[in-house]
Amino acid sequence: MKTKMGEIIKGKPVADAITESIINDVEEIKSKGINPKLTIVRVGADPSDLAYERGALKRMEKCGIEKEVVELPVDISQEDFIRELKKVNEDENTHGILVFRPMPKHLDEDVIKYIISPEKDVDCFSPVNVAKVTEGDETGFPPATPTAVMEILKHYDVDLKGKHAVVIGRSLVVGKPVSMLLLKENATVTICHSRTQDLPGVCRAADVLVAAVGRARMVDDTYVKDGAVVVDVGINMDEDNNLCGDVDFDKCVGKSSMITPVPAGVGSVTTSVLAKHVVKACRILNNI
Ligand SMILES: Nc1nc(=O)c2c([nH]1)NC[C@@H]1CN(c3ccc(C(=O)N[C@@H](CCC(=O)O)C(=O)O)cc3)C=[N+]21
Repeated sequence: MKTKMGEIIKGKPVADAITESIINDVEEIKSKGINPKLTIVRVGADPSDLAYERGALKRMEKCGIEKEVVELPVDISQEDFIRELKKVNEDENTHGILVFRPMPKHLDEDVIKYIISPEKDVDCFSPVNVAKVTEGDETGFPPATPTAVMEILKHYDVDLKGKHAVVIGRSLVVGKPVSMLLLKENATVTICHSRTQDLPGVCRAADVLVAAVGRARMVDDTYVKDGAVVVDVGINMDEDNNLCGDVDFDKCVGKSSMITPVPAGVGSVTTSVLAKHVVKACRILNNI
């Protein structure tokens, strides 16, 4: 029996293309005497924060974007944290701010999210940016990961207009915003979650399936329609401590027309989007 394999659509060419255009942009901005800068605010030293931080710092370096990490003690008080965040808001040399989340439990994100300056909030912490994503207002900053999903689909010429996109997951960092971005591209969007009845059946209706549940290899071939495009947003550790996605790649690759791998898929584009957002923030803040 001959099995047709889906095209494996990797993140690197997408990240490279974005980075290339940012490098030119940054050069142009620097020629005006302005140095785009990202400031990362990290509380404690969570391993997944550190993993993202390493990737983000490397990407900024490649793009010629300045960077700083404000490292705060894990037991910092709410009051002290807010004071530190306000300092970063007011720092004229900082154009983009990334606050790692989730934050330690004793810090109230529902208060803090109103403190970060929306103009510098490059990863959609502020409710102002959450609202702008829903409004389709392009002056805002959708979170980097859902934007990376859209960049991959665009790069590989996946037509979304009128197509059925099914998103598994409804988190504020991926599921909800990616649904809004897909809708903006005129897809017909279904959002699924843990209470969805007949989840595999609903997913089998998808022309484009976006998995953002955070459960290792949950999505198998029973979720995938023949010829569907499968985008895996998951970053999980499996039993053997290997990075793996929400999609069981080996089971799904033969059914899909295109599929993103993990690692080297969506996750590898996220930091490029972050850099793009810093440049965008820098332009808006300086009116250039
Ligand atoms: N406000 C906020 N936004 C985030 O997006 C956010 C956060 N806080 N807190 C921490 C988590 C964790 N996270 C990771 C992203 C990539 C890798 C990762 O391993 N990336 C690989 C690529 C993975 C792949 O290729 O799929 C790399 O950069 O080389 C890990 C962790 C983001 N997070």
